[in-house]
Amino acid sequence: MRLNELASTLTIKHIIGSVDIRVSGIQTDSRKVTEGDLFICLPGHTVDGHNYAQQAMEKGTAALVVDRQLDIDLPQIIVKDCRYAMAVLADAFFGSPSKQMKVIGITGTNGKTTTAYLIEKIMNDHNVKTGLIGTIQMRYGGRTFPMSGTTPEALELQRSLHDMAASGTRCCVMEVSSHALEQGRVKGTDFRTAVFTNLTQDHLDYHNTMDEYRAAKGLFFSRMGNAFQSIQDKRKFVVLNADDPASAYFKNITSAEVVTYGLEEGVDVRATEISISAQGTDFHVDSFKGSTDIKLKMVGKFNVYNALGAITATLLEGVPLDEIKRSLESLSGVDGRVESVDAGQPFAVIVDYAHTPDGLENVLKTVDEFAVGRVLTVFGCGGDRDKTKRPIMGKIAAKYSDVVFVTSDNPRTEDPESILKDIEQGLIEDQVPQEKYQLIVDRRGAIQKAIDMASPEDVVLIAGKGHETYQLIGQTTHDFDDRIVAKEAIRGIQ
Ligand SMILES: CC(=O)N[C@H]1[C@@H](OP(=O)(O)OP(=O)(O)OC[C@H]2O[C@@H](n3ccc(=O)[nH]c3=O)[C@H](O)[C@@H]2O)O[C@H](CO)[C@@H](O)[C@@H]1O[C@H](C)C(=O)N[C@@H](C)C(=O)N[C@H](CCC(=O)O)C(=O)O
Ligand SMILES: Nc1ncnc2c1ncn2[C@@H]1O[C@H](COP(=O)(O)OP(=O)(O)OP(=O)(O)O)[C@@H](O)[C@H]1O
Ligand SMILES: N[C@H](CCC[C@H](N)C(=O)O)C(=O)O
Ligand SMILES: [Mg+2]
Repeated sequence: MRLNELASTLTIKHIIGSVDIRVSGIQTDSRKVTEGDLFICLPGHTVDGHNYAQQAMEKGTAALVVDRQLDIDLPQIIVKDCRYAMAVLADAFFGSPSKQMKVIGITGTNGKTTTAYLIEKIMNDHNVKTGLIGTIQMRYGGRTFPMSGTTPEALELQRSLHDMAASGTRCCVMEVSSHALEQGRVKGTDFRTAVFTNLTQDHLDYHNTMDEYRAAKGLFFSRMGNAFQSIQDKRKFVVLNADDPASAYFKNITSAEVVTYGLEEGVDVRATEISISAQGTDFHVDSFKGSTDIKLKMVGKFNVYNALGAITATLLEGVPLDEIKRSLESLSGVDGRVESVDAGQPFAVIVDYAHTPDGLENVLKTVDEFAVGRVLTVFGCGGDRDKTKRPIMGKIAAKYSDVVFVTSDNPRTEDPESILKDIEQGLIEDQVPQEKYQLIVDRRGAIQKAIDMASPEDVVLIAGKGHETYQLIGQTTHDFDDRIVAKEAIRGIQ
């Protein structure tokens, strides 16, 4: 693409040198630059991309996007905000792919991945080729790609949406994290629908306060507009969980059409008669497109909320309720979400991705409902992440479990032992007796201990890592999969 054509999409800019050249691609990481690329210098949280412009030039970059003139002999486009420019340029370079598909985004502290999987399943069953972008993977057209986070940077995102559209994908369901919203990763993406799951404590290392965290999530809804579009296909929807207090705030800051779901009266899509067993969750749903009974194979009241979010978003795409029911009932579950590990042992072992106070409380309440024997919980908290959630999660684990094994969950660059101590602080504050918990830094050792201690009819809950297949210690990524480690531990006692 010609750079002058690309640059014309930026309203305010100052150009140094000639941009009447061709650029073969766009990069924000100097290490990935190839001959003829446009290099956008992003001011990062740890380093400044402007410091890598020289390296990018050595690798053959054709021109730079910068927020100040650099002493480098290359054409430069000077903009006020490089991140904003990146979103605009990526959208233009890849041919506005989000406009060629229905993009359904999901934000919220918990339930994004699960809700995304449900929507993907319903839409694909309805014969609308649907792609998925989220924590576990990106997939479309029968292909899967690994993800390093939940929501890609604007550049990667537009590239992926372009590839999806080119492969015939007509709908994309994606998770939108609060980091992504705050960093403008989804700017330039034209969303059809924005779904909200819930807002509870997480990421306070990054957002500082719950108000700031809510404001970051709010960016998703405030950018949705166009409610009075006369063409049905171009309308925009905001789907809110009316049982979460943050929804009242989001409702006020959007100009898109608001559609609500929840368990209380007065919502557009409502679940009643919820019944939960170890085999699944049944409920009745009343919606603006009829009523039905649904039998989910997934357990937990929280999954009723995830199902309601998915039902609402897909009803808005015109999928009939009886088709939605069939799709939801045929899905056995999502990788690493309340996933049973069965190696022939006489007790239950469940691996779950709960890594926030609310997530942990929800999964433990569910486990408590169907556990006949004791509940033994293995969990930890991530390093270089919200420290304030650690003692809270300690308290929750002790409240709902008979025995707690506090262990490591991606300590990253922090001292693993001190993370365990932060969690223990909550146990001490709640005067949890010492015989009720153990601190075991080595996660494999903690899982083994819990399994050694389990008696028939007990439940061992291993929380926090779910689908993850690694343990991040320092800068090193070690192979680690709770499901495999649990099976090995079970075999060890057989
Ligand atoms: C806090 C945060 O979100 N950081 C993200 C951010 O990093 P950063 O601002 O520190 O970037 P940086 O390393 O300072 O680099 C600045 C610029 O210099 C460039 N650079 C750097 C080095 C070099 O040699 N050459 C070069 O060009 C980089 O490519 C970048 O463009 O931009 C990077 C590039 O896009 C991201 O990889 C990085 O995510 C880090 C890995 C991360 O851990 N993010 C997590 C917290 C996150 O975003 N998580 C959410 C999910 C949370 C949830 O679902 O609960 C997510 O959306 O994934
Ligand atoms: N609607 C919900 N409300 C509360 N907790 C939930 C809900 N859905 C799932 N959970 C719990 O949170 C965990 C993570 O669920 P899921 O992966 O769907 O959330 P997520 O929002 O995608 O998380 P992440 O921010 O890490 O991407 C689950 O394993 C479960 O314990
Ligand atoms: N997407 C979340 C997941 C956390 C999962 C937990 N296993 C951890 O590493 O803290 C994050 O990156 O904060
Ligand atoms: Mg997720």
